[in-house]
Amino acid sequence: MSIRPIEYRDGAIRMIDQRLLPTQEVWIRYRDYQSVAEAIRSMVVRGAPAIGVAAAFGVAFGARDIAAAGFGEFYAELEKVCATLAATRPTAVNLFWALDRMRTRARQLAGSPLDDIRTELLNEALAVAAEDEAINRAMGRHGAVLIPDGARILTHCNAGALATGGYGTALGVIRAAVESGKSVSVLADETRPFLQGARLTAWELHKDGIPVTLICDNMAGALMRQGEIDGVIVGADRIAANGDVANKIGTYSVAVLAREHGLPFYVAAPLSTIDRNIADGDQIPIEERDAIEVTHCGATRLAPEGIRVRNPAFDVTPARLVTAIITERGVVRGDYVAGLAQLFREHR
Ligand SMILES: CSC[C@H]1O[C@H](OP(=O)(O)O)[C@H](O)[C@@H]1O
Repeated sequence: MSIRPIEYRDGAIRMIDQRLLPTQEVWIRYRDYQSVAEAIRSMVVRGAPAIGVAAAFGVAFGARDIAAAGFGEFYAELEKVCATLAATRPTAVNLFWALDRMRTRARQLAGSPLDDIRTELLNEALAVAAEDEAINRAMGRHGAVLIPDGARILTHCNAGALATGGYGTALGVIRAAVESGKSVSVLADETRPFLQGARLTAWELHKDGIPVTLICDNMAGALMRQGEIDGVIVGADRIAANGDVANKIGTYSVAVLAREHGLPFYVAAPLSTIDRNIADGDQIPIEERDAIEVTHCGATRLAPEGIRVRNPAFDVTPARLVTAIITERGVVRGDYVAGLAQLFREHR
């Protein structure tokens, strides 16, 4: 059973502190929306679907603590809770998808006793978490057929169980392929500067007994050229209506290299990561994180003081470089505008 990074119990969630992996497995309890927001911003919890799950519980905890006379006052305060959570990180659309889902649930219950609304919002957060793992398993089944027996698959960052409510998106496809009896090995880009590949993907795959080889980000091209990689699979933080994909910084470079070497480049993501409100990837906000993530590795300084630093946490891969988008509703290829729209029509 792969790890679930967020677990609800007795009115609180506990989340594994992903900043401390792989050397320490520390779980932290959260009972209020302010601390959940800080956990998202500081990347205790990270990964688009996992951020959505955490935010849903944040709204439920915020609702629990609102003292209001009527629904109007209650909902106005709930909007402030959502605004605090929305301000944590800008790129992963699952955050905003989850907040919208919780707001919608609250509006549907307008007129009900406030305690009933508070209970239903907690139930909605629990549903978001449970559904996410089921979605990932369905995505895995659709994607597993694309992974040949014996394949050596490169992945970038961590789109595994740690990035979701459980099982993973890109790594969920790997898990499903292995569970179907195929022999699959993974090459994990370390993924500078936050090192999600080295610290998280390598940890969770090794823990699950799936063969994983850690490489530096700058090795992918040479290993492709040497014929040591058969394909690429990554997650996503936001997919535009035309199939452009925002994902961890470095994903675009991997996609260009895969195209150069004639390798398939797959993106695994749930429908909650597809943002139909934006036409293309140029409209996706790209988070710029603190320079210290680049200049330091823990307490060790890697670069001179006072130099200029860029630290965009994501980049955008044009749809033309994407071989297929794997979702819980099936695999989309080619005409992503039509294909993604069809998924939503089917998924009413
Ligand atoms: C399954 S979504 C995982 C996605 O999220 C990661 O970003 P971060 O670790 O900064 O939250 C990365 O882009 C992964 O592909």
